[in-house]
Amino acid sequence: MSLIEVKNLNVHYPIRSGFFNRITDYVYAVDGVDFEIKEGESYGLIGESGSGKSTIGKTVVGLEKATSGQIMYQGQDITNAKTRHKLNYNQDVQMIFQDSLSSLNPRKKIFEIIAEPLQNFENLEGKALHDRVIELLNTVGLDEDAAYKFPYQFSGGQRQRIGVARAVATNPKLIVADEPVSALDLSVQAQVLNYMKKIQREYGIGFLFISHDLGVVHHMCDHLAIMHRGRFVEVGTKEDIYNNPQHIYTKRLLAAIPEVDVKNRKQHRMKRRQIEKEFNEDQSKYYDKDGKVYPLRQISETHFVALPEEGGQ
Ligand SMILES: Nc1ncnc2c1ncn2[C@@H]1O[C@H](COP(=O)(O)OP(=O)(O)OP(=O)(O)O)[C@@H](O)[C@H]1O
Repeated sequence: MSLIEVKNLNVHYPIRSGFFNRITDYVYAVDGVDFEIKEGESYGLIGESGSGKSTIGKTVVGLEKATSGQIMYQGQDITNAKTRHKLNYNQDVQMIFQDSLSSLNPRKKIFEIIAEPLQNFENLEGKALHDRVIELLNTVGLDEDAAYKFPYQFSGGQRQRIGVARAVATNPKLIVADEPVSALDLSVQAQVLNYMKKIQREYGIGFLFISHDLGVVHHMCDHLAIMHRGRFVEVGTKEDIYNNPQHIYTKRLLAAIPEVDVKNRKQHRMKRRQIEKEFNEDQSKYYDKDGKVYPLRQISETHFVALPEEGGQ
């Protein structure tokens, strides 16, 4: 059974203007999106800034309201806040944010920060509480000393690992990780990602992993959706997206991954230029007359692309 199923999700923000502050238009932040995450699966949502990724993440955890559409959790409709509450959804679904410093309470020591969900959701206290906090810190490579420090006493990467430990404390079924490593430098990114992967394997937690960088999610996600202008332009398995990209926007994101091998840099630059040329030549291949991304069309059992029939490449 699927853990999360999102059906035709729309999140439209009103734009107000004028003396009476009337609604004059809408931002179509999420414009008819469908996807499914299975238990223990890691699903990647990739796109440039403003494409609507965070809005999807926030709507899934209940921080933003859907304009229309449905979110199903283990087969039950949780679009409505009351049902979320009844189903313990707020315990089962946790979020990790990009800004690790502001997402951890600066006045509390790490012990308190991690103990709070354990007290609220698991009713742990005394030695059991203490042991579980330390166990969670150990899981993300931190020792007991860390429990008695404040968030500002850690590096960004360590704080993000603490964020992971706190998210895991409620025994969640799904973690929504919104750009969890973009604020970190490359070597630390890999370390935090490895801890997330370890946790996913050990606890069988599903991930909705949000990033603007296809390079970052490569080792993390089994399935990916490439998002642009509020819609999905390409959906598929890791192999579909990295080895057989079809939409020009996916190709542009792949070309944006820096080439580490000096020998291949020139070829990489040329390929990038070629993709840009292809994109600028005829944009009607990718957008309809209203500038919207075309609906997705299935091209293999697992692979979907938003291209009109005759535009398939
Ligand atoms: N509360 C809000 N009110 C109005 N517009 C909003 C609101 N939140 C987001 N938007 C708009 O919705 C669109 C999608 O924003 P969103 O944050 O989901 O994109 P994103 O892909 O996550 O970008 P980023 O990676 O920069 O966070 C943007 O045009 C943004 O300006």
